[in-house]
Amino acid sequence: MSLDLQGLALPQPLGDAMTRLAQVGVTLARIIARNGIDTNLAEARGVNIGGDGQKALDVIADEAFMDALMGSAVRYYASEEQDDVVELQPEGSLALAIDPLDGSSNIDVNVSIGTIFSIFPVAEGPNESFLRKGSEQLAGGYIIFGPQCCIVATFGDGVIQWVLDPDTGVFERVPSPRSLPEDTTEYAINASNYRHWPHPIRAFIDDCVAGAEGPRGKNFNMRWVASLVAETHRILTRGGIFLYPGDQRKGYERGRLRHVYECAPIAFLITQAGGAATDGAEPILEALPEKLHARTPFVFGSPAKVARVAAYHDLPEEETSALFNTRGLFRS
Ligand SMILES: O=P(O)(O)OC[C@H]1O[C@](O)(COP(=O)(O)O)[C@@H](O)[C@@H]1O
Ligand SMILES: [Mg+2]
Ligand SMILES: [Mg+2]
Repeated sequence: MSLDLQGLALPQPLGDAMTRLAQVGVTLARIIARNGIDTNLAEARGVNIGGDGQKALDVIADEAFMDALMGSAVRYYASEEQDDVVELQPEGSLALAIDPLDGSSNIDVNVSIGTIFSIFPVAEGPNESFLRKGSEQLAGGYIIFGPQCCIVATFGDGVIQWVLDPDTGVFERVPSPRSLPEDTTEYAINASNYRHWPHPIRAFIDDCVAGAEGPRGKNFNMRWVASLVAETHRILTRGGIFLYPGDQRKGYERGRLRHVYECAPIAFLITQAGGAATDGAEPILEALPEKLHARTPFVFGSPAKVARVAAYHDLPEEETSALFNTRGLFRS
């Protein structure tokens, strides 16, 4: 058994699917550790339906998960790397969405990468099984391949964490992340896109950057790993906020991250850890993705910080384009 599920009382099909995901996690951790010895996992391959260039590891991971889930209770397999939903077997009761390899720009620089997964009960058809509210997920989580390989997941009753013991190849349960700390002054955003952002996001970040001299009256720190799993792991561990807003670049009107494969499962985890996750204003878990590969703006972290971003969206236009010291948000 590659995953310690003792005491969790998961239904057998779900437990089996989780165990298979963990087995692939063990295999991928070993493959990733050997990158450069006899293969180059960052080598360019095709282009996926979302328009992203695929790397060798994107394809290896996708095939490994699909193969491992054959013969499990997973009927429908929806992957960021596949054009359409794949039916693995007609009898299964589960539908699994996956970003097989998240953070692919980090493969060749030895920085944390991961896998994000989301499990639903099957609905009437393949697409219907995924085009639904994230609040209907049975499970959501990620595997992180970093200095440690971990699985962090929720089954709707808090967050559970496992660490891979490299000596035994077993993911051992460790104490779960506690509720997100509220007072962390870290934000994560790709600030190189500043000029493309909508005014409320610019205003929010301007006020963080203004630090102790600005309206927030304190200094902030910024982090950007460019792996959603790594940002999530940090925020689950020590709080903060993540933003990937929509912006004015062509193709980025709804941001970069995929609703089904990335945002819904991370939103499920974060809310189970006492955090909040929105598209900037509305909860992600209540939103309906309009298509399989749909993107959505994504903001998550400590609830008060996420609510603050929403408050900036409610400001009148002249205030978000104004300098911070004239914004009504801070005058009362
Ligand atoms: O390069 P950018 O625009 O900062 O985007 C980084 C984001 O893109 C992603 O790498 C997208 O995931 P993929 O690697 O699965 O395409 C996220 O993990 C990360 O948050
Ligand atoms: Mg990704
Ligand atoms: Mg990916």
